[in-house]
Amino acid sequence: SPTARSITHSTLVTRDDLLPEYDYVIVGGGTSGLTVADRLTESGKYTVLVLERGAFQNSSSVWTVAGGISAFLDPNLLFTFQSAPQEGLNNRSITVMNGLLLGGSSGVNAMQVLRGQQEDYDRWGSYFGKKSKWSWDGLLPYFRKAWNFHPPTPELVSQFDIKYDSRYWGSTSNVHASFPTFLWPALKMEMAAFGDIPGVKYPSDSGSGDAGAYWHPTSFNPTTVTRSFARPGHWDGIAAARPNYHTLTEQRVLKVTFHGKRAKGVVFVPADATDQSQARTVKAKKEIIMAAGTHHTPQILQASGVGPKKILAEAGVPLVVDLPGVGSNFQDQPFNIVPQFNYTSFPFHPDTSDLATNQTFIAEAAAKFAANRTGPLSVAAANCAAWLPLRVIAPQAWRDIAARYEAQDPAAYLPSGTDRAIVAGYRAQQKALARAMRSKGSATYNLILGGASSNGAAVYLHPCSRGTVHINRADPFFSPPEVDYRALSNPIDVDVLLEFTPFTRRYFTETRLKSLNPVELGGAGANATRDQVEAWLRGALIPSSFHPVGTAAMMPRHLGGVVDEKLLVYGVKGLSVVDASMIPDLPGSYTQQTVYAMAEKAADVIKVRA
Ligand SMILES: Cc1cc2nc3c(=O)[nH]c(=O)nc-3n(C[C@H](O)[C@H](O)[C@H](O)COP(=O)(O)OP(=O)(O)OC[C@H]3O[C@@H](n4cnc5c(N)ncnc54)[C@H](O)[C@@H]3O)c2cc1C
Repeated sequence: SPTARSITHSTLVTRDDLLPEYDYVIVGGGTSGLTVADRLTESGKYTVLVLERGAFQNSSSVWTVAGGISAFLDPNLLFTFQSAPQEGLNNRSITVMNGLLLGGSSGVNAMQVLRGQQEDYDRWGSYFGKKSKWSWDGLLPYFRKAWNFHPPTPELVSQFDIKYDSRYWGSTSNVHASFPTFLWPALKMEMAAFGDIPGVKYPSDSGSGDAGAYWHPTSFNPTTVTRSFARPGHWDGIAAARPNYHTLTEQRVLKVTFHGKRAKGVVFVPADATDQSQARTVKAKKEIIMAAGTHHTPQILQASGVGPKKILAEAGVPLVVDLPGVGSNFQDQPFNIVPQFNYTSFPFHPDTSDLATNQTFIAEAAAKFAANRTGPLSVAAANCAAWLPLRVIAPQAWRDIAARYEAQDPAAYLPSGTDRAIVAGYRAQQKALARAMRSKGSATYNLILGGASSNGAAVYLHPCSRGTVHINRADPFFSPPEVDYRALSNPIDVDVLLEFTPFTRRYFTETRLKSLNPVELGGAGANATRDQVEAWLRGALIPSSFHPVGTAAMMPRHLGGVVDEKLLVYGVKGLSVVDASMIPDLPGSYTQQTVYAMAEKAADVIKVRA
C-alpha cells in the first residue's frame, strides 16, 4: 500500500543534530522550499537546512487521488485561521488555509495541474522591461524541468478527443503529471459545447500557454496512482542520500536575524511553543531563503523588521528596512460566483453521483483500483475546464470594462494611505491587466467541468482588488497573520463578475447542452436584476480558491516590489524569496505548476551567485 512505502525518517534531524551554520537555511519545507533544497544539495557542494513547521505526514489522506480532496478534508494536514471581516462581503470572515506538513500545500491541494497563459509570464517580466528572463520563453525550460508528463491512454484520447502535445512538458522530474485511466462520459459533450460559443479555442495542450477549453493532467504518480507532491518529488530518498541536506520538521520560524543589513540567521521554536523560551538560532553562511508561502513569508519578514515602517512601529518591531510592499498586493482567486445548473435529462452513465451512492458501482470501482490501480478511483478533482478571455464571455461589455478599469485612479481602491511605490506598482499592473482584459490570449473566467448532472463551479482568475497580509500588531510572532482579502473592494470586480452569470447561463442553456434540459439553481435566480445578482455575490462569494500570491512581489522597488529579478529582498543582503508570494499578479490558472517551475528557476538563479 502507498502508506507503507519505506521512507527513512533518518533524514529528519533533531534539534540536537543541527549544525551551528549552513550555507543555506530554507524557511518552509513546502512546494517551493523542497524544490529549491533538492536542487541546491544535488552537487554536494553546499549544506542546506530546511525548517518546516508541519510534520512528516504519511497517512492515506495524503496519498489518495480519488476525488482530489481527501487531504483537504484532513485537519491534521492544514493550517487554518479566520480572515479579517470582509466589508465587501457583508462582513463575513473566511477560513484561510494552507498545507501544514513536509511538502506544504502540494500535499493537500486538489492536484489539478494547470499552466497560465504565455501573456501572464511575459507580463511579470514586463514590470522590469523587455529584456527580463522572467517571461514565457524564460520559464518554458523550467516548466519542462519541473514536470514529468505522462500522456492519456490512446483509448481515452480517441474516446474523448483529448488534445495534448508532449513538447510542452519534460520527462525527468520526480514530480508527475498524469491522466486518469477513466473519465466521466458526460465530459465529452460538455467540452464540445464550448465549440458552440464564438471565440472559444481548443489549444493543442494545457501547457501551450493559450486560453481556451482543454484537458489537463493531475499530480499523481502513474505507477502507484498516489499523490505526487514536493515531498516524494524532491525529498523522499533524496535527503537520505545527501549528508549535506538536513531537514528539521515541527519547528516554527519566528524571524530572520541581521548583522547590520545582512541576514545572518533565523530564530525558531518548536511548532507547539507559545513563547520564545525554547528559541534557537541557526546561521546561514550564504543565504536565507524564504519559502513559507504567501500568508507566512510576509509575516516572518515583517516580524524580522523587513516591511512597512508604520506597521512595524505599531508592533514594536525594530526596523531593518522600510519595504512597504511586504504584505501588500495580496491576491487570490474568488469562487462560488455563478449559479448551478442541473440537467434534468441526463443520458450519461455512470456519473459522479454513482461514486457517491451506487453501491454496485462503488464496489466495482474499488475492485478495479485494488486490482490494477485503474478506473474511476484514478480520477482526482477534474481533468478538463475552460479558461476564457473576458471578450469571449462578455462580448458586449468587455471594451467598456477594460476602458473604465484603465481610467481608474490607481489609489482609489487601495487602502487609504497606501505608499506611493505600491500605488505606482498597482498602476503598472492596472495597465497590463487592462491589456489582458482586451486580449484573446488571456483568460479571466474559469469553468470547471465535472461530468456530473449538476454543474457550475467557476473561478475568477484576475481580480482587480488587492488585499493585505500583516503581522498581528499585538502579537507578531505567535498569532496568525492578519489576512484581509479586501474582496470586491474594486468595483470593476463586481462589473466583471456580473458578466459571469449570464455567460454561464449561455453555456448551459444556449449550446448543445440545452438538450439536457438544464435547470438553474442557487445564484440570484434566472430573472434577477443586476443589483440582485450583486447582492447575491456579496453573500456567497468566497475570496480564495487557495491560490494566494503577491505579498513579496518580484517587481522593481519603485513599483512596491519586495524582491528583484534575482529574488533578493531589496535593502538587505543574503535574503531571498522563492514561494508563491513572489508572483507579482495572478496567472490565468491555478498556481502549483507555476510555483514548481519558478522554484526550479529560482534554484538556478541562487546557484549562479553561490
Ligand atoms: C487546499 C488547497 C488546494 C489547492 N489546489 C490546487 C490545485 O488543484 N491546483 C493548483 O495548481 N494549485 C492548487 N493549490 C495551490 C498550490 O498548492 C500552491 O500555490 C502552492 O503549493 C504554494 O507553494 P508555496 O511553496 O508557495 O507554499 P507551501 O507549499 O504552502 O509551503 C509553505 C510551507 O511553509 C511552512 N511554514 C509556514 N510558516 C512557517 C514558519 N513560520 N516556520 C516554518 N515553516 C513554515 C508551511 O507549513 C508550508 O509547508 C491549492 C492549495 C491549497 C491549500
